[in-house]
Amino acid sequence: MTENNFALVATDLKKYYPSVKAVDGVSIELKKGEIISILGPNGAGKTTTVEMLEGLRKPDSGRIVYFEKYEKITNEVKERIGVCLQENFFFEELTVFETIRLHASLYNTKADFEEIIDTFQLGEKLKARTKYLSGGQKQRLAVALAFLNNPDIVFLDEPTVGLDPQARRHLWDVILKYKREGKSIILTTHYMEEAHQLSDRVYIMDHGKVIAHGTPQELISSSGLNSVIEFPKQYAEKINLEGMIITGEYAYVSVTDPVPIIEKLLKANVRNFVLRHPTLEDVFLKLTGRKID
Ligand SMILES: Nc1ncnc2c1ncn2[C@@H]1O[C@H](COP(=O)(O)OP(=O)(O)OP(=O)(O)O)[C@@H](O)[C@H]1O
Repeated sequence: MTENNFALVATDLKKYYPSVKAVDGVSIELKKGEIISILGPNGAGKTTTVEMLEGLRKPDSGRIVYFEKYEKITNEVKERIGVCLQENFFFEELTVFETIRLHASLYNTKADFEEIIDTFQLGEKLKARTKYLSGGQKQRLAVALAFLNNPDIVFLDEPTVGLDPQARRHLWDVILKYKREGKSIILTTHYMEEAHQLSDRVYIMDHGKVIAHGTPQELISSSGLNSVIEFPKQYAEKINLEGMIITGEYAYVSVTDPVPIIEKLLKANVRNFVLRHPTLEDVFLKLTGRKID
């Protein structure tokens, strides 16, 4: 193992509450320059896991090693970590620039402010009080703050929530730019496409455990899913296919040979079906029995 190959290695983390094993033996590795995503349905234990990695919650047991060297969040580690929490908190009366300056003052290392302002397209809003920012502008500011200390590890919890599709894609480019610069990023997201586009590897959690991990392609290939046929759920009862999952408005079935199923659908006069390649969302659905939202 070469020095600094791993930004973070967490082994067998556990956090139990009286009524629930929130995290029950989770191991996660984050390599230098890698983006990983943690996905899971509500209550799976994602936030608890990430908060333990961020040093905000103490594990009951398990081990976290940062930069192959530090076993807890020392001042040196704190300097090298950036965090964007799900809930943003800003001082409403401060301007965007004052907010940036205040956050930067917490760290010895400082990124180039101008570059950050430019990267997150905050230039026009520097003099605006944060209370007057739109939801999307607040979100961009929150993510920008996570990069102010030029961190090596960045935690981004739902970073693109509230952004329109164009702003979301722009933020994806920004995240990928930082990855290319060698930063390691841990992402939690409800958007499967986002996880697929950005992540080198994905960890899927359910009931406090990691139930699958790998590259998006590995997860799709190893899921055994071949083709997916999707159709409105009102036809589900009429057709009754083996292995069918019904969620939201649609029924899904994964098949090796789609022809017999399509024949069945046509015979039942169902014409508005879709045949497609499986996605990370289908893997998630198969593993957890639930859609992520
Ligand atoms: N402080 C706490 N006391 C008791 N139970 C807790 C506490 N924090 C979390 N839990 C429970 O632990 C489980 C995991 O919660 P966690 O917030 O980590 O899940 P999550 O995957 O982040 O969910 P979501 O997607 O809804 O944010 C849940 O059942 C939750 O109710």
